[in-house]
Amino acid sequence: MHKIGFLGCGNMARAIIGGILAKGIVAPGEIIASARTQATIDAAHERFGIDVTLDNAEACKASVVFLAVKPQMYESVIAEAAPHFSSETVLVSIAPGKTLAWLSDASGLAKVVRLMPNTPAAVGEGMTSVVIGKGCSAEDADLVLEIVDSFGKSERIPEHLMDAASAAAGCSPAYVYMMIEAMADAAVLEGMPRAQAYRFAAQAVVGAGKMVLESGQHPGALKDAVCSPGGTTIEGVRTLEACGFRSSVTEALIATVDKARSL
Ligand SMILES: NC(=O)C1=CN([C@@H]2O[C@H](COP(=O)(O)OP(=O)(O)OC[C@H]3O[C@@H](n4cnc5c(N)ncnc54)[C@H](O)[C@@H]3O)[C@@H](O)[C@H]2O)C=CC1
Ligand SMILES: O=C(O)[C@@H]1CCC=N1
Repeated sequence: MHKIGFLGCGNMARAIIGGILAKGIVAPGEIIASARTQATIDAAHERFGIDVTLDNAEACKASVVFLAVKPQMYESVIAEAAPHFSSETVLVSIAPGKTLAWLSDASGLAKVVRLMPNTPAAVGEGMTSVVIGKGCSAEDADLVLEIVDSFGKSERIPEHLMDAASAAAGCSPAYVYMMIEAMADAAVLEGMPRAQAYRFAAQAVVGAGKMVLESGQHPGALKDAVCSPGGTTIEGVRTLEACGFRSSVTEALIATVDKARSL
């Protein structure tokens, strides 16, 4: 029997599978993924060496089943999958908006888990929020956490913080990529080759993130330390404030929370 199944094999499933296999906690043959098209499953098999199928029922037989389809598909995919689960199946949702209570009702399963991962899982740098349902045993929780910790960091949170966690870590990589693109555009405008500009901008983001995590300093203090008196950086800070940078980011994250609540 497969240890981990994926219903859906899109961007997030592929990021998780890549992260799990890089860490080696399970062999490729212990993972099975289903998707709607032959091209998708062929590509996943070729890239990861995992088992693949067009039949969701096959993937439902795994011990831990990730629901990796869009939230709008959850209802129909769970209805199709439910007859194929066993009472021991651990069902893992990675979608915003679908509560543990809803998942349990829809699937008929007692063992349900909510995660909100992010695509940096693909390089072992994921940040995943975890809510383990009450029907899960300590062993189920350990297994899920072993899987999740193989592709980055994780924290257990109360379920009511799931939308906040999704905004801060699930969606936010998209905005960071936009910022990296914009930062590189400026460097390109000044004559730097494009590939080099992405390296500089991306490494600056990696380094700034590590500073927040490891220095113990407030982000504002770290920002202040970059701004030499009468220097160049403070001119950029003035410009970002005039353009509503921080407010734009906050509003964008609140928009994701509003959307999650509507799903
Ligand atoms: N992309 C991201 O950064 C993140 C995504 N998520 C969640 O992951 C889930 C999937 O999102 P993405 O991977 O971005 O979407 P995607 O569109 O890349 O992948 C969806 C996959 O589902 C498959 N699919 C569609 N209908 C199906 C069906 N009836 N049966 C089996 N497979 C079917 C598609 O073939 C595709 O492989 C969503 O619930 C999303 O909220 C969570 C965190 C981050
Ligand atoms: O866009 C989405 O809905 C998913 C959830 C978090 C990131 N991507």
